[in-house]
Amino acid sequence: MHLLRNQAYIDGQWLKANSNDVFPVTNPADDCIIAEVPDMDASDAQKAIEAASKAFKTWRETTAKERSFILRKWFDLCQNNTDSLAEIITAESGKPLSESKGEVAYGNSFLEWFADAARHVNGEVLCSPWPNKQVIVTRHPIGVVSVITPWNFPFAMITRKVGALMAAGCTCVIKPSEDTPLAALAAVELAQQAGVPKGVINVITSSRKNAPNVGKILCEDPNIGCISFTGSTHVGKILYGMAAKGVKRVSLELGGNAPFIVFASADIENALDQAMLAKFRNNGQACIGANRFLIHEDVYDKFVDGFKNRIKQKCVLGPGIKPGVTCGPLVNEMQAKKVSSLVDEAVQKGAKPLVGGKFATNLGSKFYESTLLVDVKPDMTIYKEEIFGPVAVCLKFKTEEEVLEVANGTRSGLASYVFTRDLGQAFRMSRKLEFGMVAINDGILSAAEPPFGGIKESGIGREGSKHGVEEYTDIKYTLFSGLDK
Ligand SMILES: NC(=O)c1ccc[n+]([C@@H]2O[C@H](COP(=O)([O-])OP(=O)(O)OC[C@H]3O[C@@H](n4cnc5c(N)ncnc54)[C@H](O)[C@@H]3O)[C@@H](O)[C@H]2O)c1
Ligand SMILES: O=CCCC(=O)O
Repeated sequence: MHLLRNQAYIDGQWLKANSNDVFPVTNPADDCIIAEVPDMDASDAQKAIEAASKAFKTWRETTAKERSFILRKWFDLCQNNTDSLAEIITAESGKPLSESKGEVAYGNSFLEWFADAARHVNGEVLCSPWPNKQVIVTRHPIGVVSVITPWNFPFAMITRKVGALMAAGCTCVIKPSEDTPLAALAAVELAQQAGVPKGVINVITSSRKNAPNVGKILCEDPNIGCISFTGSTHVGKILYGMAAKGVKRVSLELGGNAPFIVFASADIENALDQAMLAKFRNNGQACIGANRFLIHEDVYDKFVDGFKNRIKQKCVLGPGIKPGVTCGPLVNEMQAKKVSSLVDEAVQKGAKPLVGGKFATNLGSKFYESTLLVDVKPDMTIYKEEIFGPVAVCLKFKTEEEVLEVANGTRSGLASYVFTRDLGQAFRMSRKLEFGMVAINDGILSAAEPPFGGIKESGIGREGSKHGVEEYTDIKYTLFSGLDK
């Protein structure tokens, strides 16, 4: 793991914490310590914000072509170091190596996309309502961005934000998850090699204990222009509250509760293949992961039977580094407890596990069996909450109206999936599902080109696409008057 770094990165320097404190980063598969990194506090965060503010003064003046060139070089270096980045991701997050390589490719696609998008952040010349006056609209970088990211996609969640904000001409302070800071540090090592000027990207590492103090500075410091957060809805609301004090821009990518709807006309074999992807990608630890399988009564038995067989045949639980493994451990004790208690409560209230339903204790404390639960009822917590683990919950419906009510009956609104061969029904579902993203006859919808994001309590703003850069710009209207001679 030649990209393993155990110091934080501020103003182009690899540094310890002011306090000299460190915290361990462990491998969830075997609990071994991979590295100890600085446990930074508010004073370190302050220093990083100052470096980013200073760098903003010059970075904002670079041409779009210069920014594009540097992003492209960063992309090339990440491509060439895919294996090393993937090894780090697997070591600290637990995901299978093949999925980590997939995450590097996915994360890189944002650097490539934003290297191009940097050159298309254009303004407008409007029809003037007045004779002899000209109206122009220009876009300007919003300033220093606080980037706070989760553990489930520790590389891609950073490139999706940092690629966009750098393209817009902003600088940043990144606070990666305490579970997975090493992928962020490795990415930044490559950014340094790519020639990203000092201060443009800063990374501060801190334990969960220090996260609230660091988060407060990252939201409230007057030099911060925007808080870009991906993580739970609970923490997102705390940060949104703090950002409001300074009327800061926010980009919030929060939790989901995705319905996966299968109508009677659907191609069931395709629906089953896609269900495996939508549920078991990253062992169920994905914000867009299918959370509720809503199956029409006419095809319910066929779907459930096929799902059970596929899970038995295709899910191979084990350490992510072992060839052939498709599902790794859950990331930490808290996640493991959450998933098992959701299943235990449901089973106590009458749900039935057709596969799994318990820990694979022979492998370690965080390996939870890939699980299929039926007979789930609305009074069970698992019916309502984001599971964020390898547990598929199947429910039966009769009508389109009924399934829409169930699917939309949540405060989350990130991703949704629909399987049907009825074209009219596909369009109706696209219109009526209250989610930021709707996939018709597909279980994977993430890419750099489309806008990724949610509505309701799943977030504010979009990442990827042309909208991803615009999040980090302010619009300015200038009126040129007195044009007559
Ligand atoms: N919508 C999306 O694009 C998306 C993507 C990935 C994950 N998620 C969501 O993230 C959640 C899982 O990730 P997680 O457990 O890392 O989320 P989390 O909210 O617990 O933590 C996310 C980040 O916030 C930091 N944090 C925690 N408390 C903080 C505070 N008071 N101030 C500042 N920072 C603080 C953490 O240290 C971490 O870096 C799930 O709900 C998932 O749906 C959403
Ligand atoms: O966990 C949520 C992000 C995953 C994705 O971008 O597809």
